Amino acid sequence: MHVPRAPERLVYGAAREVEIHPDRDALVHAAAEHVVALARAAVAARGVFTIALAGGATPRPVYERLAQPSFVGRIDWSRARIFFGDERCVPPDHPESNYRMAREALLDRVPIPAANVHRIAGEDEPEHAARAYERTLRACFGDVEGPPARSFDLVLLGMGDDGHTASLFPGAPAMNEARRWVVPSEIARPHPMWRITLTPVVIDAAAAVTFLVDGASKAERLAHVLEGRDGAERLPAARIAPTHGALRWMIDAEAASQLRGRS
Ligand SMILES: O=C1O[C@H](COP(=O)(O)O)[C@@H](O)[C@H](O)[C@H]1O
Repeated sequence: MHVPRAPERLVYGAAREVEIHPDRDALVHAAAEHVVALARAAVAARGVFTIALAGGATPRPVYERLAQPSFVGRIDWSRARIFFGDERCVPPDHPESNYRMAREALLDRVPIPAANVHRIAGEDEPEHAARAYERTLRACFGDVEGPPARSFDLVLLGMGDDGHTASLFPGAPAMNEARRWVVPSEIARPHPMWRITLTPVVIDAAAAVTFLVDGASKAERLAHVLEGRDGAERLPAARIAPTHGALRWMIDAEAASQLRGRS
């Protein structure tokens, strides 16, 4: 039986709660419990749970944990609607596809109807795919000017070593977007590629936004982001600010190792 150790908690500013877990396994377990709790609350309150999944490596073990026998029955998957925070412009079976990662780790292993999974069409022309995905979101959250009154029940996000989140990269025009909910975004590294990303317009309207960050390679950047050091204001991960929802950072001790605010 898994016996979780209590996380260390820090609060930065009025609204940024940070949970530091002793190791990666504790972080994975706590993140899976967090998804279950929000899913159950949303289904109880409104009959549906809407989540935008993060891509990359960090969330994969969380998705795998949610698919394990001890977790899978705790979410009514028929009431879940799965969205994506970003996608690489590749076909859905490509090794770099965020959808493929989520499908292999979670979606193929839980009883979710295919119609409840809304992937970004990474194989399509980027502008076309972004506009199509925005229509999908507007059909769910309301077709309004600017931000919706409320978007997802939960947006899961990661953070890259450079401070990017979703596919919002430092200096990208998407960070200054005031109207569009989904845009194409071109990156140069590690190799030139187009991506599709949600913008802060729709992310910040979520009821909960939770970052998952682990490992020593993220420690320096994470300290910049959370403690506002060294030009943090230009880092996309530092600029996510839910207008009415809860912002939580769930991190492991290695990622937290350069935080000065630790007790
Ligand atoms: O490229 C991406 O990177 C971030 C961070 O990924 P990680 O592998 O460092 O956890 C991720 O959140 C985003 O969805 C993904 O497309």
